[in-house]
Amino acid sequence: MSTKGRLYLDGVSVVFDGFRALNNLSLVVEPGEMRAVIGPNGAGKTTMMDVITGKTRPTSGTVRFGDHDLTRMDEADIANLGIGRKFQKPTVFDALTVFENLELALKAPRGPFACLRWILTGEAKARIDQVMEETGLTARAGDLAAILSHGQRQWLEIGMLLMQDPQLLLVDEPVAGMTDQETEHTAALLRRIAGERSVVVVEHDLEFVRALGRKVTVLHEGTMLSEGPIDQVQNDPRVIEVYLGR
Ligand SMILES: Nc1ncnc2c1ncn2[C@@H]1O[C@H](COP(=O)(O)OP(=O)(O)OP(=O)(O)O)[C@@H](O)[C@H]1O
Repeated sequence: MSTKGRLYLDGVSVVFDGFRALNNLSLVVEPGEMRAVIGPNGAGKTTMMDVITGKTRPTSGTVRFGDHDLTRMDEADIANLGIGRKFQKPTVFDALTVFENLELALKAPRGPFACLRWILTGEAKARIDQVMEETGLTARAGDLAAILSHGQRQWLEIGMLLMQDPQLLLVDEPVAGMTDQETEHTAALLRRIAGERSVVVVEHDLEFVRALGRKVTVLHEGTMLSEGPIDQVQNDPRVIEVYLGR
């Protein structure tokens, strides 16, 4: 089977001053897969994302995306490979409209046709329209980001990442602070955008993870405790002990 677009972590450890934030973590996310990652505070979820994006170097172990060894690349090169990350706090531009935010996020045109602006502008507009449709923001195209709801701001930021057509999208606690309706919209949005690209979602909200309806990885003390469908991991005695047994 081709490794193109496959995220592969093997035996990854991250040690901070003798403390193992990740401890021999192994994980594979197939191209087009959406994976939810859960785990108690301090389990290593953020550190795992940091290792994938090159923000933190593993002390040992392998991190590959397709044929690329991410441990040898810096953050900018990893982003250029098509790995995008959405942090919890949106960083949209309040003084710009939804459309303008997406326009700004569009990859700068490269190559021999870059001067043919009129063609690219048409293409760019079509791409922006498509992303607004995907994120459910079409009706807000001309509104300033400043007046969007909390949920809409998060979707706009996901849209800005989509403008760069990532192969792998890492999403950090997307539904924190959202209403139930916004949470449902976000689950539907992520289900829609996975498939064409892989998506890894770190989240505490188990109802949201259930709504995603995909494989779940449970981290604990920097390593994988359990993996499988949500019902299976929620009934796993090791998971129950970690979440409830203290
Ligand atoms: N730069 C650092 N230096 C020292 N220790 C760190 C550093 N970054 C993280 N840690 C520690 O590593 C452990 C794992 O942290 P991490 O943030 O990855 O967990 P998490 O699962 O994302 O937790 P949360 O759900 O609270 O965000 C924590 O105990 C944290 O204190």
